[in-house]
Amino acid sequence: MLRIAVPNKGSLSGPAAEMLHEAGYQQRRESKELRIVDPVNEVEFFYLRPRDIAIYVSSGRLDIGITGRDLLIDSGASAEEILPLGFARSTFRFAGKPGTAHDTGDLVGRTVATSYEGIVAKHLADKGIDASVVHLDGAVETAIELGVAEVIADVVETGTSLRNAGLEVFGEPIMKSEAIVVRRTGADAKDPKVQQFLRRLQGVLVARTYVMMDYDCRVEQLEKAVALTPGLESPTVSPLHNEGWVAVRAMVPSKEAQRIMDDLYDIGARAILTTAIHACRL
Ligand SMILES: Nc1ncnc2c1ncn2[C@@H]1O[C@H](COP(=O)(O)OP(=O)(O)OP(=O)(O)O)[C@@H](O)[C@H]1O
Ligand SMILES: O=P(O)(O)OC[C@H]1O[C@H](OP(=O)(O)OP(=O)(O)O)[C@H](O)[C@@H]1O
Ligand SMILES: [Mg+2]
Repeated sequence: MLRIAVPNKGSLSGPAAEMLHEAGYQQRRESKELRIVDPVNEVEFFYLRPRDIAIYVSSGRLDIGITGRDLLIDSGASAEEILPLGFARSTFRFAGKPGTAHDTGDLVGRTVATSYEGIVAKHLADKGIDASVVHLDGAVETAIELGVAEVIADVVETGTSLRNAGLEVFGEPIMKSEAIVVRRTGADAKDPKVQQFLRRLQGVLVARTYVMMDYDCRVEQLEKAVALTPGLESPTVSPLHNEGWVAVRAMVPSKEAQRIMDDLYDIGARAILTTAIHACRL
């Protein structure tokens, strides 16, 4: 049975459960449940603090886990990213009161408050900057107002939390993060159960980012049409009863679907339809 760590709280928890549900796995019914077995899919899910997940996985007691890239790096655990999942996207940045600092070099001799001490200490060491780091559990934006630090390093998504605290980012982003699947460094990359799990999640990612497009076009326009909708491998082209016409079917990125439909219409394609993809195996 595959043993998988899933975030039990915070920004990662809801979207992770939703993705697993879309991939056909049973999920817990109550937020207090600590583990569940999905006997049909032969998987056991452990609901753990997102920050602890890389540590459990690196111990080898759990096969894989879903966590944030920033949390993996911060933990220093011996685990590696095997699949990015596209949700809980954020950047990790330094911020302070306007005018406090302009780039990382200005941090020398300063105090930085953060919940991600591992990331910050490593970043400062890599840059050869001597600054102190104060660890706080959360709500670090308030640390400056209350005099605990002059600078913070924190997760930024919309920037609303920083604005509300009257703070501004400075310097280059320290890192970009999103939810990821991790496994123990050096674990068997070919484990068929892990591969099947990853294929299911990839299927969800594709279903979320692609739509199926169908249209009819004249044979003379086929090459132009196919250039607009090359599909993943190559589009399916079938003859129509009306001579001189073909039906084409191809997957297209959802974000580009409307533009592609306009372009197809302009070259004479008709009956252009898009439909959602619910699941797929590439
Ligand atoms: N506002 C946000 N938008 C996107 N991702 C976020 C946001 N806040 C945190 N994250 C991501 O969530 C993960 C942090 O998990 P954590 O459980 O600490 O989430 P949280 O939302 O801060 O929850 P809590 O503060 O309740 O513990 C990190 O990967 C981080 O990049
Ligand atoms: O740029 P924004 O869209 O405002 O999002 C970023 C904020 O979200 C998270 O805080 P959370 O609400 O999890 O509180 P925490 O600081 O206690 O973790 C993070 O720590 C930032 O404070
Ligand atoms: Mg938080």
